[in-house]
Amino acid sequence: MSERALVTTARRIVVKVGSSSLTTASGGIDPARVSDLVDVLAAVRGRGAEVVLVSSGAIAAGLAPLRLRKRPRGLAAQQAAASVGQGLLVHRYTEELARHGLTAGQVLLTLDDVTRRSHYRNAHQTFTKLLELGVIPIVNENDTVATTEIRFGDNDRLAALVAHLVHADLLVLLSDVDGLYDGPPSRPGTQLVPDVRGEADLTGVTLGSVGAAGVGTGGMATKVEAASIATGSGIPVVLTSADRAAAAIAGEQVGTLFHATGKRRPTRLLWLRHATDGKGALVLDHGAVRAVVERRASLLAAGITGVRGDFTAGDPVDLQDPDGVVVGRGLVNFDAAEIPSLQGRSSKELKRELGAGYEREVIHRDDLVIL
Ligand SMILES: Nc1ncnc2c1ncn2[C@@H]1O[C@H](COP(=O)(O)OP(=O)(O)O)[C@@H](O)[C@H]1O
Ligand SMILES: N[C@@H](CCC(=O)OP(=O)(O)O)C(=O)O
Repeated sequence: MSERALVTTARRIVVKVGSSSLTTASGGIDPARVSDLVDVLAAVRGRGAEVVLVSSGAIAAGLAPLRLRKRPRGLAAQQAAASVGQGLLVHRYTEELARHGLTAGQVLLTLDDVTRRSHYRNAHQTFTKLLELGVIPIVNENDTVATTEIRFGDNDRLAALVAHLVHADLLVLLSDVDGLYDGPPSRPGTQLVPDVRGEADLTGVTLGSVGAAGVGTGGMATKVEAASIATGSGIPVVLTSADRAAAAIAGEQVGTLFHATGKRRPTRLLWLRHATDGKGALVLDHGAVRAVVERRASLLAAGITGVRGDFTAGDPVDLQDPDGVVVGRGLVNFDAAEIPSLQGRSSKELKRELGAGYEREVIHRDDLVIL
């Protein structure tokens, strides 16, 4: 079977579409583009595969109703635009999917939520149930409540993480450019890169910023990063333009195919590694660094020498070695304020003085990634 034909055998596909592929030249959501995209999603369903759509465009869709001519700079204005636009966007998808007898379900995620074990489980169950019911989940970041996400978050990375969360076997990234080029396509003479089999194929490729429409975020760099997250955990990625989505999904030689390079790893840890920043840090002594990094042990209070920042139990925190180098990230079981009274002390001592609840690890090894 040719490598492209693999695309046609995918049973669960995550499709991500960028704002730049959904907007008109004057800025609003283009109903014709939404309609064309939905035709492609319906075709995928028609061949018996499941599909999850990660759609950007909430901010772009909110511009016209708020009489804004371009994407506002201020966070509050972006959140307001997203609030107005998200409903309109999902309404468009709902109407278009109904033409094909299909049902849309809105899923708004914050990255922070999904790293917490209980929330992660909920998100996983929600997707599973929606797909079981034949619904097409339409995913976006919860821009109206997310703060840093709206500025730095990008749906390319979100799509890669969702692909992993739902155990997809293909991720399709749709943009306003028909694939990865060896430099920003506005530069004359740049060439399409048809296949990326690993890091080596990216040497000599210049990743520029957003396209001419100016409505996207992140440009090509976030797409290549997303592709690397997905391929590194066994999910191949096709990057092309929304116009060529049908051809790409039919296995035709369009766009760029990023080949799978790695194997599946636990999803929640993937989120922890790629989607969070430490809310604070724990400083470890040399023995604890060795235990955690080399022996993959849980972090106990005895090996902690300091605490930085303010966090609560369940938050992601960085683990620093005595020189301040970040060696890992994990979900902490205590609040920052509790750490000083625990650090440097053995679990037995803590149990005797403070009770059985304090015998637990500060970070369990199942909640820990080494960076
Ligand atoms: N090496 C490259 N190959 C292809 N496109 C590139 C490259 N470098 C920069 N770009 C730009 O990235 C843009 C797509 O990113 P972006 O505007 O964030 O889109 P989206 O809204 O789809 O996420 C393209 O329009 C293109 O101009
Ligand atoms: N969540 C935002 C879009 C964020 C984003 O990554 O945009 P894009 O680069 O167009 O995929 C919105 O819906 O407007």
